[in-house]
Amino acid sequence: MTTSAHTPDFSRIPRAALPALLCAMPKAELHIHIEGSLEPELIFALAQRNGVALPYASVEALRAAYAFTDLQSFLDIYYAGASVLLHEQDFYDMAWAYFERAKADNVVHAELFFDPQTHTARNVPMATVIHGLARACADAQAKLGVSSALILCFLRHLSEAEAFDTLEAALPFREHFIGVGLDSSERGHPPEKFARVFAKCRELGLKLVAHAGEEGPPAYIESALDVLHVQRIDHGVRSIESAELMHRLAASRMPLTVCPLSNVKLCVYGDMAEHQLPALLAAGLCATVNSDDPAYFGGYMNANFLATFNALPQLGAAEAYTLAANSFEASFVDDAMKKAWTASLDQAFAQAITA
Ligand SMILES: Nc1ncnc2[nH]cnc12
Ligand SMILES: [Zn+2]
Repeated sequence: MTTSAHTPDFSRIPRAALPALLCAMPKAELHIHIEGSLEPELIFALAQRNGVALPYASVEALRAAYAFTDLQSFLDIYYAGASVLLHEQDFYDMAWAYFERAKADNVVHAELFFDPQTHTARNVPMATVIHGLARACADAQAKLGVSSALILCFLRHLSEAEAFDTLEAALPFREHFIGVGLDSSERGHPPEKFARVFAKCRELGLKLVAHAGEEGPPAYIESALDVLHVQRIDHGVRSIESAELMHRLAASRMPLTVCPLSNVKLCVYGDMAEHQLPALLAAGLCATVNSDDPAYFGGYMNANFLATFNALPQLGAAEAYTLAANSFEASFVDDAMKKAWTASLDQAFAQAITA
């Protein structure tokens, strides 16, 4: 946790005050697929604007299809939803809608994943994708005071050669993204498959993250660390199955970007009450809370915090503070920024105590 000069007296915050504090506290979001923020209403509006036919008759029919049994059953619908994105303004509108919701949830900083291969496969130019997203990021800072950064994700169900092609196509826009990630179907696509492209990205000075241990085994988390040399693990909840790995993650303060509502929607856990977030925190891991694909999984940042704390009585004010502080610690911003946000977190907790 980022250390603060004045750690609040958590015992003075009653449980009844927790929901308001969870919503009001400043926080960073580090695991959001921007294509996963496309609400059904915007999917239909963009489909109409762009003359794209959808295999669903209405917003309600589309939403009714959001009954997932695992990651793949979600990804099939997620890629279909992204098919309405054609023009720079579409990418802008999608990201701007996310930033407005992030602002409402007191997200002060967001690191956004995007999946360029989902778009370049439909002949949408890389420039269209990145310019639309980057313009929304600039406006989020200027108009909402929300800072952000972009992380380009390689789709792991595709080949490493295709990841290399994607990197090459993106490098002319290098100033617009800070790092690379690895997402899509995890099982059967271990981190080793992308060892060389991640090594190249490391040489280029890009930040490195990867989804690991969402559905895949703890060994995938170890490979993400040892083979890809990632600086954060996305999800990582299956680390709980290996005491040795838990020790390693805690000792190194390797961040995990945990996504509680996603885990329940994709049946990683049968119920939120079974979520292992309290155990991860109790073991000293740098766990954070994130929304993953909020339009598909039932909510944005504050919905994730509220659902998690509501279902898990082990989580109280101290854990709320730790999760927000962890989100700043785990972000790819400079130490001065982390310090400023942690000070504003202290202030939110001090207000909760005097209220
Ligand atoms: N939860 C998730 N896991 C892997 N790839 C994804 N792409 C979008 N959401 C994802
Ligand atoms: Zn994800």
